[in-house]
Amino acid sequence: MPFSVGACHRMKPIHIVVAGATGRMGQETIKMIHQEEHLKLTGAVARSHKGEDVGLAIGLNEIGVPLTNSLEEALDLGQPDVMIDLTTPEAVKKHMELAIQSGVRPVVGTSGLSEESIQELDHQCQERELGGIIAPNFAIGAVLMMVFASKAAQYLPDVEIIEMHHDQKLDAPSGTAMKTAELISQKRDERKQGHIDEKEVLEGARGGYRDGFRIHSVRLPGLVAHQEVLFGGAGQLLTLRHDSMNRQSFMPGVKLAVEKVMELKRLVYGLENVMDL
Ligand SMILES: NC(=O)C1=CN([C@@H]2O[C@H](COP(=O)(O)OP(=O)(O)OC[C@H]3O[C@@H](n4cnc5c(N)ncnc54)[C@H](OP(=O)(O)O)[C@@H]3O)[C@@H](O)[C@H]2O)C=CC1
Ligand SMILES: O=C(O)C1=N[C@H](C(=O)O)C[C@H](O)C1
Repeated sequence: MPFSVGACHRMKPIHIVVAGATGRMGQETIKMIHQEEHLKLTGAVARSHKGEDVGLAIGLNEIGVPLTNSLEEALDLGQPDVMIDLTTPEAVKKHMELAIQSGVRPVVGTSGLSEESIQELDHQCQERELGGIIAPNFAIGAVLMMVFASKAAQYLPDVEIIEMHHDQKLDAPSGTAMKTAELISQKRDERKQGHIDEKEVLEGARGGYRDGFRIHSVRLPGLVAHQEVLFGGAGQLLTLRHDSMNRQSFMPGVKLAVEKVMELKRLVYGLENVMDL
């Protein structure tokens, strides 16, 4: 079982529709679903492509699943248990609302949802006692980095985050950096970092400000997804770093989320909430 995290046992089939099927993450996810006996793809959604060639490339034609540009159509056709969303910050909220209204559990990797939207969507899930997971990062190592960062912040409260991604990424800072910041902020009070008279000679040089610390975003071809969380203390520096070298790195977390969401009755933000940590 290539994508297992922890013990594996016979499970009931879970039927899944993937939104963002033709994207970098969508294609990798469909590959993972094809490899897992208990996961069944019932629908695949993209924005523009409806062609035979794309369907062929991601193995849809072989299993008779159409590639559609309407999530509603895919939800009606396939009767899925779970909708995995790997699209864009613009599309994700509407997709989640459509899924929730149809009683389909959202598992979301798409970044860029506001805290307010997450609260609204949780309310919608709770009203229907429906599970949902938003995972800012599906890579298990990245989840550990975030949890370790929240622990470190209790003892080393001076911190900065540097996140580095491929240059096709739409949002900055990354969802992972925002979630890391949220976890850190829960463990330390807002405090002034750096020199009291510090001035930016070049606008943006000190990065984005959140709860008293800075987040820096790097975008370059060649990168996939990387983050460093730096904690400084007198005479010492702690660096927590995670690197995703490829998108396979996210798949054990996607599989875990799809399995765990079946047991939930509300929307959970962060994979750490369904892991035994
Ligand atoms: N949580 C995690 O661990 C990870 C999260 N991500 C996040 O996942 C998202 C996708 O990333 P990535 O795969 O690199 O992006 P891509 O640009 O490669 O893929 C985006 C996909 O979304 C589709 N899409 C865009 N708009 C719509 C729409 N309105 N309706 C239906 N489908 C739509 C695109 O279709 P078309 O090609 O037709 O435009 C494409 O299939 C991003 O938000 C990224 O930040 C990425 C990696 C890991
Ligand atoms: O766009 C990406 O690629 C990624 N997006 C997520 C984020 O915004 O944190 C997760 C991962 O970093 C890859």
